[in-house]
Amino acid sequence: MKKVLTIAGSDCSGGAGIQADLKTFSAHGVYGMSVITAVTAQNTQGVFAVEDISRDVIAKQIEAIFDDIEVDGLKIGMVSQVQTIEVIAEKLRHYSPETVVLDPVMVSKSGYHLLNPEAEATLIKDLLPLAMIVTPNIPEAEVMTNMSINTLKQMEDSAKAIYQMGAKNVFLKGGHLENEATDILYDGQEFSYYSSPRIATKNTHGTGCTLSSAITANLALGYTLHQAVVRAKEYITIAIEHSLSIGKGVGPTHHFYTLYKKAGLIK
Ligand SMILES: Nc1ncnc2c1ncn2[C@@H]1O[C@H](COP(=O)(O)OP(=O)(O)O)[C@@H](O)[C@H]1O
Ligand SMILES: Cc1ncc(COP(=O)(O)OP(=O)(O)O)c(N)n1
Repeated sequence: MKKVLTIAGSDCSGGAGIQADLKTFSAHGVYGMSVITAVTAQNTQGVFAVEDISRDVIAKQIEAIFDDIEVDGLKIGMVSQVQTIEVIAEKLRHYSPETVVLDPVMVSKSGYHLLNPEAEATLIKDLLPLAMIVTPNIPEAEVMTNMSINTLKQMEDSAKAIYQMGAKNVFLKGGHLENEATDILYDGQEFSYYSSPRIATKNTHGTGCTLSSAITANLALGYTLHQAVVRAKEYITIAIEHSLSIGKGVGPTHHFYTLYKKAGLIK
C-alpha cells in the first residue's frame, strides 16, 4: 500500500485541514499519516482559535515518520508561522522526499489568517523550491504575486510569476472566479486547463485541502502529474456535487460518495 503524509493543521469540524486530507487519502486507497502543525477551533461558520504546535514537536513528528516509514507522497497545508515553516523545510531538506505538493494555505473562506502574514515570504523562500507542485487559490496567488486576478489571462500571468519564484509546477485554482470552475496548470512551458461546471452549493469548506490531497494520493499511486490533476479534479467535483449540509454555515464536501454508491450504501 502506498503511504502518504500530510503536514497541516487540524480542523476539529472535520471539513478541512488534516481531517479532510486523511479522508481523501482513505478514499484513494492509500495509507494516510499526519504531522500536525496547529490545532484550530473551527466549524462551518468560522475559525475561533488557533494553537500552534511547537517547533520541537513538529520536528519530532516528522522524524518519527521518516525514520521508520517510507513516504510515497507528501502534502503541506497550513503552516502558520515562520518557525513552523523553517523546521519543516529543514527536515524536508534532510529527508528529501520526491513527491511534495504545497498548498499555500493563507486565509480561510471565513476570513481568518491561517498563515501569519509575516510568514508569507518565508513560505515562498523555503517551501516553494522543495515542492513538485504548488496549488494556490486566487486570493493566495494574488498575495504571492501582488497581482489582482479577475480573468483567465490574469490567472495565467500570475501562474507564470509564481513559476518564476522557483515553483516547478503551478496549479492555480479558479474556484473563486465566476462561471465555470477552471483551474490551470503551468509547467514553465505550457498551460493545461481543467474545467468543470460550477456547482450551485454553499458547501465548499475544505475544497482546497481535498484537491491538493487528491493530487498527492494520485502521484503516490504512480500517475503522472497531468493524470493526477485530472483525477483529483474529478474527485473534488464529485465531492462538491454531493457536499453535505452539516452545520449552520459552509458545509464540507463528501469524500466517500463514489465508494458508498458502489457499496450500495447510497440509493
Ligand atoms: N462551486 C464550485 N463548483 C465546482 N467546482 C468548484 C466550486 N468551487 C470550487 N471548485 C473547485 O474546487 C477546487 C478548489 O478550489 P478553490 O475554491 O479555488 O480553492 P480553495 O478551497 O483553496 O479556496 C478547484 O478545483 C475549483 O475549481
Ligand atoms: C486547519 C485548516 N487548514 C486549511 C484550511 C483551509 O481550507 P480550504 O480547503 O482552503 O477551505 P476553507 O476553510 O477556506 O473553506 C482550514 N480551514 N483549516
